[in-house]
Amino acid sequence: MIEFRQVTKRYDSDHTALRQVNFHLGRGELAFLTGHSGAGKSTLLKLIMVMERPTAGEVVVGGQRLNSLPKRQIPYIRRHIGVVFQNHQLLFDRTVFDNVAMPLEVMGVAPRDIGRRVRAALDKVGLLSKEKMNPMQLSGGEQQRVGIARAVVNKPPVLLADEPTGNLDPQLSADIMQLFTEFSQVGVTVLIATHDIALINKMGRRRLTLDHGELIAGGSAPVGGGLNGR
Ligand SMILES: Nc1ncnc2c1ncn2[C@@H]1O[C@H](COP(=O)(O)OP(=O)(O)OP(=O)(O)O)[C@@H](O)[C@H]1O
Repeated sequence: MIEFRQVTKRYDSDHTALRQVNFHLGRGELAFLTGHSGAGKSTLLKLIMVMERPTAGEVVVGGQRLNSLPKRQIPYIRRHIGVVFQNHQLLFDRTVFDNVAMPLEVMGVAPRDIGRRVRAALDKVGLLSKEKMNPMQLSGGEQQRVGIARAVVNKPPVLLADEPTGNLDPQLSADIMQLFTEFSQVGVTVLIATHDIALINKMGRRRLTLDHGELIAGGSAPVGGGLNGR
């Protein structure tokens, strides 16, 4: 579902953010992306979202080679990728319902379908009763769940999360991880960037480790199809 083939990203001539990164995440796989600050985690996620383009190598998402993707196709690819951020980026001048509905409105989904799908997503994250509230009235953990509902409301096959449990206590983090696990069980490919080693160890899932832009664990061999760290 997500494949990196010898991917290198250079922001400028003397700084390489990612160096010859190779990995493949299958349908329904849940993996963590970890590494020190500046190791290249956000850069890797941005390449999947086509917010950045590789300097060399190839990124393939859902069988689509992103390198050759024309600019006008980028919004269509993004619809297949749900994104959860640490600060959840909710709009505080809109209700919970309206925040979750946003991706569907952008896609031009019919209003009666929007209601059904938003409520299904809110039900999934346990917030159906709070649809009319303003996100400001919710706890941090609840706000994060609204962000997750918004990320999955259009049922994307890929879910990316950047430090999704950064501000949450261990119990709330475990609840969020449970949600991600459930999404992966229904076939969503989930990649979670985090510094939270305790959480990663507890989950016992595949772990992609970046070190100064190199994938030092959890990736695939560059040639011949051999695998390590899986
Ligand atoms: N737009 C940019 N222009 C120039 N350099 C950049 C840009 N974005 C990232 N970098 C550099 O690329 C390297 C990797 O950054 P990246 O943000 O991917 O790391 P990260 O692992 O996500 O770090 P953190 O955990 O602190 O968020 C860093 O040295 C960073 O300074």
